[in-house]
Amino acid sequence: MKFHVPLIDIAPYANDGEDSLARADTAEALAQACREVGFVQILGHGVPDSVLAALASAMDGFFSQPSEYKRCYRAAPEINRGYAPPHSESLSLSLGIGTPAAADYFEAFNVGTAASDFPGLELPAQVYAENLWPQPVAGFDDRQFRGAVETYFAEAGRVARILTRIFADALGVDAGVFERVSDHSVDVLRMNHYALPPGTAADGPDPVGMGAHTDYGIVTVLWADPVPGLQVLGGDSVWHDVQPAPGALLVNLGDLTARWTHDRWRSTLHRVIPPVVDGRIVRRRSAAYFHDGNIDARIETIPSCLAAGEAAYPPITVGEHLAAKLAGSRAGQPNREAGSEAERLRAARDD
Ligand SMILES: O=C(O)CCC(=O)C(=O)O
Ligand SMILES: [Fe+2]
Repeated sequence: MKFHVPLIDIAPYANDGEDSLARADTAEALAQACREVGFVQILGHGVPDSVLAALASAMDGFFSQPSEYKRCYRAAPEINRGYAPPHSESLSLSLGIGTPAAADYFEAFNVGTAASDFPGLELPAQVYAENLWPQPVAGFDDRQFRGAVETYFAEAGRVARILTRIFADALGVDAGVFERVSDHSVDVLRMNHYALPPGTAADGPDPVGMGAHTDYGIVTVLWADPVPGLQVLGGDSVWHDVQPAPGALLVNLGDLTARWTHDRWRSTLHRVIPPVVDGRIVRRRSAAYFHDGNIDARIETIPSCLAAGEAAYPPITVGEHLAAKLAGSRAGQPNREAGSEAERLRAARDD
């Protein structure tokens, strides 16, 4: 079965246009992709090329610094901010797969929504942690970095919210269903850099860029370099290469949306393998914006997603759900709740 990542134009929503037929087409296309794949590419998102170029150059500026400098921006493991060196995580542990801890070779820099963004609300400081902005150093423009990252963070957040407006229409529910759970959403941008030591053989042992996982929250907006590396597990249990079309952003559904829709929509397993171009492993960059919802929001199955007599998942808060997932990927403790995804992964073939 050929794997196809649908390419959807979200301009009818992004431009706030009045064309209800065009909107209906967009919502229907997205609904179908969410049911079948849980992974799409979007055009018409309105993020300027210049914003993406500035983000890429900000990432280069930081990741090209010496390791001792980058490690100054490490947070405590339970805080999803700042620098994560290579081999500090093993994403597939979140699915209960027994890979060695710290297998993944990506390095990352994380920024997210902080408690100070929401004055007047009492929010847990660990989840809504302040950002760790890197200080200037020769050859690194800290102001360019912060400006570019903050600008892209706002743009990606805007796109994530447009997507949830389309989700609401696609599911036939009021837009408020999503808005009510995201006015102080836990949103994190993970900027990923995949680089192996120069000269690593493309035909050598198989290092893991980022282990197989599903994303945890509502929806992820993913910018990625147009090179290979990202793979998605299809319904045929085969890993398929995914590369964004020119100008497109990738979008994947998170586990919370799968649960919310009683698995009518899917959160797709994905992973990153070393990207090989012309027989050589190349560097790769990506930036994943996770839109996870308010920590205290209660997620209950959307009634229209249930067949008559079908039992819904018990309600869960975003906080409870994220804690279960994060505990798995960080502490080296397989997450026992993620059984069915782990089974799909075990059945996967590397064709
Ligand atoms: O690098 C990629 O394309 C994927 C990144 C990813 O899946 C993540 O950060 O969760
Ligand atoms: Fe991911």
